[in-house]
Amino acid sequence: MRLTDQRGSVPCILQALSTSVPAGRPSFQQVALVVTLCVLLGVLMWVGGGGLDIQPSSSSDEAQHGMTPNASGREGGLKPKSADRQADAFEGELDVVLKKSAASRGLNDSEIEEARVAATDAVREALRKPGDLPPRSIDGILSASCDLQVEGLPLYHDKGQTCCKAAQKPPAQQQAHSKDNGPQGRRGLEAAEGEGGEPLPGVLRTTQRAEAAGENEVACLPSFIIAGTQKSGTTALTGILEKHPLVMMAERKELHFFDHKTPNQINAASYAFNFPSFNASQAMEHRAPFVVGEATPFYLASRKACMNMRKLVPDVRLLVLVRDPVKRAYSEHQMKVRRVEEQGEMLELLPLHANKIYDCAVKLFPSLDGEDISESERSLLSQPQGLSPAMGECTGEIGQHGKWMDVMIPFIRKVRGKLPNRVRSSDKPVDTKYALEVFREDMSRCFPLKTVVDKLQTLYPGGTWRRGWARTPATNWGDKGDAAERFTKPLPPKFGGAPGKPRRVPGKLDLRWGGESWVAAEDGLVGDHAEERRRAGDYEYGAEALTEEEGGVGAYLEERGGWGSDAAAVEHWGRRLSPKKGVLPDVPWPEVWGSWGEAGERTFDETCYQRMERVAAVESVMKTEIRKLKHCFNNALSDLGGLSGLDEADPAAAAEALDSELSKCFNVTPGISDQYIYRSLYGIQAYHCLKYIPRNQVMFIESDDLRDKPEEVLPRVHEHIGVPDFQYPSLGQDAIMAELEKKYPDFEKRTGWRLDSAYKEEIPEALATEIRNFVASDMKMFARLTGQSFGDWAIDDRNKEEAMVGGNARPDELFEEEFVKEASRMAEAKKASGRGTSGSGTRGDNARKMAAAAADPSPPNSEPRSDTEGDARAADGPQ
Ligand SMILES: Nc1ncnc2c1ncn2[C@@H]1O[C@H](COP(=O)(O)OS(=O)(=O)O)[C@@H](OP(=O)(O)O)[C@H]1O
Repeated sequence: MRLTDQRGSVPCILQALSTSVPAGRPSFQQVALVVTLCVLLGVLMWVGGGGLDIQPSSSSDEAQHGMTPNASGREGGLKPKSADRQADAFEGELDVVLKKSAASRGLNDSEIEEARVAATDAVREALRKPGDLPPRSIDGILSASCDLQVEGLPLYHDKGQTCCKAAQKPPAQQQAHSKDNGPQGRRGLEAAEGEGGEPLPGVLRTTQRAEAAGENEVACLPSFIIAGTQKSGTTALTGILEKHPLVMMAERKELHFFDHKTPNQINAASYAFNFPSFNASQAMEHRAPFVVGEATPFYLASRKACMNMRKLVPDVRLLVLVRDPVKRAYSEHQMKVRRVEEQGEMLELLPLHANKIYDCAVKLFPSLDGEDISESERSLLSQPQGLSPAMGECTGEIGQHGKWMDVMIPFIRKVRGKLPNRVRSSDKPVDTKYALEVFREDMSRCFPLKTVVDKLQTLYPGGTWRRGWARTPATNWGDKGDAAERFTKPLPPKFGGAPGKPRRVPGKLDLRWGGESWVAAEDGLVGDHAEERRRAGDYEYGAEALTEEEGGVGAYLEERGGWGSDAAAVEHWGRRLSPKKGVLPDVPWPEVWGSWGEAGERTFDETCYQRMERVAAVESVMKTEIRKLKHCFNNALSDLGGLSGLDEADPAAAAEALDSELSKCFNVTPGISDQYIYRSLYGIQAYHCLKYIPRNQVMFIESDDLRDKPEEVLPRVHEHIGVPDFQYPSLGQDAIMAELEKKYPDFEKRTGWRLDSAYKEEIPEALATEIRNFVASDMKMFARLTGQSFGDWAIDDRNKEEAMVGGNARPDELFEEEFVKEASRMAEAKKASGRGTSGSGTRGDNARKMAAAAADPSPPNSEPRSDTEGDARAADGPQ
């Protein structure tokens, strides 16, 4: 459905209402009342007042985002009532609202009266002068109301984005409303009282649930992100924070939203779609008393994520966990080993469930079996990604397997990819028939009926039986009335047919689109049956089985459960027409056919499986990567004395040199992409990210600290993300796992991930040493950049004392100081020489860039420089 506002008057009301708040900072109650009224006004005007234009939308995508402005202001929907009638209706409702609010908020009579008069006047005024505000959508209205910048109102508009100001803390009893965390949650809520929090960006969206209830929902964008690093306890921290009563994590772990998009693909609406949404009126009333977060550990390693974040959520707080780099790298390799094992399990299960999967497809798409195309089919095909959960649910056990997506992705891609624009375009009706055909075609190919080939293979293991296909053009069947008739004839008794018992009649679609037949041919058996039929125009044949040289028709079977129209004839012809290369063995056809059975048994074609992953041996893959990176970095650091000169080099210059060289010689990719060593180079990654996100917005946490002393780490985390401290009832691994299972039930299955893994074997000592040596300089750089020490693997002697003593007290300032010092050093050098430092990629040049970056905090608005960054592929699932 598409929601459009025909009046655009709500913002005016908001403005007027805001003036009813007494001068000075309004109390929460007053603000809440105003907010409530605004919301109700909005609802009344949109729905009751007839300002709401509800139009069917052709795209459920729009419906999900719920924000497509109806720029044309299309006709249709309800006509607005007269302004006075609307205002009268509103006044009546307003009284009811006021009475309710007065009781719950403890407002005095004069406050109520003041609000009532202001609101009523505002409504009358607004309705008399139909708004000249541009918006014609909920989103637009919200934006416009945001523009008013009304203090105390929960909506505001900032930097061109539609936002909801969500983190101010309401009284405890209201918070309990918005997040039911049970007794623990409520205890924590009490801790929330106090000063208001930071505003959060957010957007309105309309969900199906909200739509059904005739409401809107608000989803806030995250104010914090667990951005790294992989295998460092990011999921544990997610599970812990999810327990915090004022924290709400994204609906999925690892959104990968920022890591592969170009900046102009980044928009609030699609990001917001990943976060829990809540009733808009409640949200505004209760001021969304929580902060929202997500966790995508790849972000830090990505070359795009921080830049993209800066564009969309520039104030976001990052939490970055880091772990001993050797352990981290090995942990990731071990995860891949498990993943590949799980893939094997899935491939074993697939043939066993093939029937069920195909049946589910037919159940979800009854028109595959000749029924009329239903609404739900239309909707599934216009949103092909909905296929996976729908099919998964239907298929039961196998649909819950972690690798299920890998089965569905080829179908989804095919359906999406094959649909021409006219099908996908949102304002044209979906060509469901065509989409269905695409889907069906793929299902038939990937879940074919077991043909007689399998049986023949068992009966005659000596011969090579092949599977081929024969397709009957629809027109032929349609034109030849006798063909359809033949289908309905009883099978000959020798094939199990009883006189008078009609054969199974294939679905209408078979006739319309042509039936597919599986052809069993024995190698070396030439039959010109194929040729004969081809000449007659009845069939097209799959080349595999039916080339002139080798293809002979032994038998064929109708694909959708009916017998071939003339199986007996084929058998006969197979014998008769194969004299050149021998004769068919004496096949007991009834047994062969019978093995297939009336319902048909399907199998699974492995080529239809997405991403058959392989895992390379740990030593070879990691050593190769080290060699590659060494080569890359030695180039970068040639001016600084090569990789070994890194320790002594100026940190800013070295970091910049590495960063820019990496863009040229190493293609960072998401997924488990055999980049174990790079992802353990925290210095380089941190440097890149800190170009876009200020140091004081990033908190680096050592993984072991989170595990060993959470009571020290978590208060700092809470402070960093802006929630009150909270005593978790338990921080044991079991409690964390229980929370994760609740929130992300299939995370463990899906990724090969474990909260704590038991490795089959440890990393070879020599390899561990080689990695440790290779990353040592980067680790020092990391310590210097962050002003922190991390275990014994990232300490820089030059700031060790400070780091040990001062800890992470003001690392942002330390960091900035370095930049400022460098900037002034450069400025002086320039003055002294009367010209800038020349040469490209020199230490001085790089330092200058670095200093300039420090001096100019404006977000870079261009794409990364190197092409190597451009092809990071979209992640298809959590990785
Ligand atoms: N409480 C706590 N604190 C700190 N670290 C912990 C905690 N619990 C688990 N772990 C470690 O987390 C490792 C998995 O990391 P991630 O969840 O970040 O992995 S992933 O990137 O999401 O795949 C996992 O690594 P492996 O055991 O090597 O698999 C654990 O060592």
